[in-house]
Amino acid sequence: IKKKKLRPVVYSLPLPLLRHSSSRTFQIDYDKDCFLKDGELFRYISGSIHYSRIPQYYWKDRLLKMYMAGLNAIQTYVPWNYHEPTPGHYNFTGDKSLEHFLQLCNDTGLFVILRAGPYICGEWDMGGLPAWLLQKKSIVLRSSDPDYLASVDRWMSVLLPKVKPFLYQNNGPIISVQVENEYGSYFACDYDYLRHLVKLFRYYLGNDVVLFTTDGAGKSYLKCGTLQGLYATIDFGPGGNVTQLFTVQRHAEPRGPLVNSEFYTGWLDHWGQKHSTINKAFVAKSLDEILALGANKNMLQCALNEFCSSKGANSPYLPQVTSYDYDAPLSEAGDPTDKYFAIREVIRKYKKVPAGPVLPATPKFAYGTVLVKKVIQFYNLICIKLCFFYSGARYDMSFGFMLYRNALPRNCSDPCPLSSPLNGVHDRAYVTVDQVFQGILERNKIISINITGRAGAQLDLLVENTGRINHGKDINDAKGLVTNLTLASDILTDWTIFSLNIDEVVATGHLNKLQRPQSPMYTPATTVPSFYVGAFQIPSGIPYMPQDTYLKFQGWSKGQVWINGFNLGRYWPTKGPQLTLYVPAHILTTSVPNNITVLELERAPCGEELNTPCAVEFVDTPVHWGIEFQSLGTERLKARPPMVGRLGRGTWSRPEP
Ligand SMILES: CCCC/N=C1\SC[C@@H]2[C@H](O)[C@H](O)[C@@H](O)CN12
Repeated sequence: IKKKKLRPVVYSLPLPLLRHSSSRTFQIDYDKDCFLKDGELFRYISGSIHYSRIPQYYWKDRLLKMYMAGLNAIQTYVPWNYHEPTPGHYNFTGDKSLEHFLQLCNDTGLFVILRAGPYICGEWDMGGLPAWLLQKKSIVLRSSDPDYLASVDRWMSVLLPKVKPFLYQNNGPIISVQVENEYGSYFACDYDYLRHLVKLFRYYLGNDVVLFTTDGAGKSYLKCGTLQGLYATIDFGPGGNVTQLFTVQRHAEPRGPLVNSEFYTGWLDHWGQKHSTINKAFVAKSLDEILALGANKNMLQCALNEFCSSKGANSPYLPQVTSYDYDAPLSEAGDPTDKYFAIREVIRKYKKVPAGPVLPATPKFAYGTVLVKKVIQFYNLICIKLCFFYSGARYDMSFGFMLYRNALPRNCSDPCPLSSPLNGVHDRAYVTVDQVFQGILERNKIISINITGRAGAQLDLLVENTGRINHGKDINDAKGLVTNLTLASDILTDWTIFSLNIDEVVATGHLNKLQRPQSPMYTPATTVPSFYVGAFQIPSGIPYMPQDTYLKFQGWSKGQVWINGFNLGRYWPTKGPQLTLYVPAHILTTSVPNNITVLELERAPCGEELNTPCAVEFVDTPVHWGIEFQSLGTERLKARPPMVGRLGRGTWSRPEP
């Protein structure tokens, strides 16, 4: 087949058929302990970028900045639940267009190391596995459980044929494909599962592509995470003895290239914990040591954002923040940081770094304060014109909220304890009686509150999913009321359950048309989950407008926000450390007013009884390390001292298998 050089294409056209070219090869040389690309020694220095966390609008910008850093490859995860939100329904369009992303990598001159799952971890909801797998209560995820494997087979029969044309051997950018992720850290240790995956990947991708695994740098991890036919690689952060750490890989791969598949240039953040940072000099020193060994490596290079609601959580239950800043070399807005340039200088010692200016930080604009007004309490949403809540839905919703409604079975004129003895509120429940706020039940934190109300009064629990555990044995993380609640000595049963896809509600624009409170029950109380709406005009005719910006919720408590129907994610300034939300320019417009919709779940800093207007503020600099004390103003937590001598494992250590 005549070899065709890929030409940049107009993406509205179907992607050019990438033909298999027999001359292109990418292999492992076990004699020379290296990779060979077309028979020549090849070492990759790659950076992680998650297409699923960046709008397609900015993919090229980020990839170019990664190329200019001197990287020759990128690494990316494929989150299964991002593409198959409901069983048998697939989405690879727009921001989910994996093929477009791969084509852009190819056009930018970056090879791709594809981490195809099915499980990925990645601080992504349930580690990328779709929540609908939990409809089988007894399912054993990441194992040879027949129901799990049947879903994996169907998913891979869709994904892998899309991947194959982009393999290096077929003139594409993909030089290797990872199977599963850190399987050695998982309790199942099911070699039949790994063997099944190898067969599956080989069936669809052929025998030429390099397949590999990644595990923590510990022999105990490699025991269950590796398999004959999958090249074993490891991950570790800065601060360790790199020579010694690579001897762990040698335990599984006595010959072949040294590979660190995850060199942590930063670390993740949880709500309520301090922002994680790793000192740039510390990173540069370890990077230098790794490259001096001739090792291949991938580092988390491009911070990202988590729009919509795909954030994960860790166990014991700790939800992760909206921003995936990770103290990465490229910020969540794609801005090169000092760490980026420090890394670029280390890479320059080992390979040619593209000349020319590095793309600058994108301009940010502080659009200022925008007034918002309260238009409706959450509970009144159940049926207004369009019935947004629907009862009897699958109780284990994928994302968002569910409303559990009941009648008080007894008189609680004197307070009664409403409890979740088995910690079954997953994850936060906002409790009202006849729409008077009673308090919050929170997984692992608050499992009992006192409530008051007459017998027969309407008891509502608005239950919020704040992210599924994405690592370890607890990833079967169903949401809603997963165990019974008791009221005093009564077990509460016969709940009426409503599900609500708030993105749909907001997308209708209906809330923005509401001119005044919608219910005689409307109370100015600022402690009932409520929607606030506002609009702001960005003047047209100004060059380079609109620009990126950050949204700040001074004095607000916790909620979600949408701009022009785009779900920007969760804000939680009373927990921190993230106090601003990144707003990419492409969701803004100058042609019409921009709509903003806020769902405040706890307490807004405004309203009639506070005699203060409700407002949010667009600023031009992010804050990732603060906490908003109610009416005490913003106080910045002292940023964590650099993690010296740690393996970049953050505030909790890798659990032993
Ligand atoms: C102690 C950590 C064990 C879990 N592994 C983690 S936590 C942060 C990172 C990312 O999730 C990454 O996606 C994992 O592969 C490795 N890792």
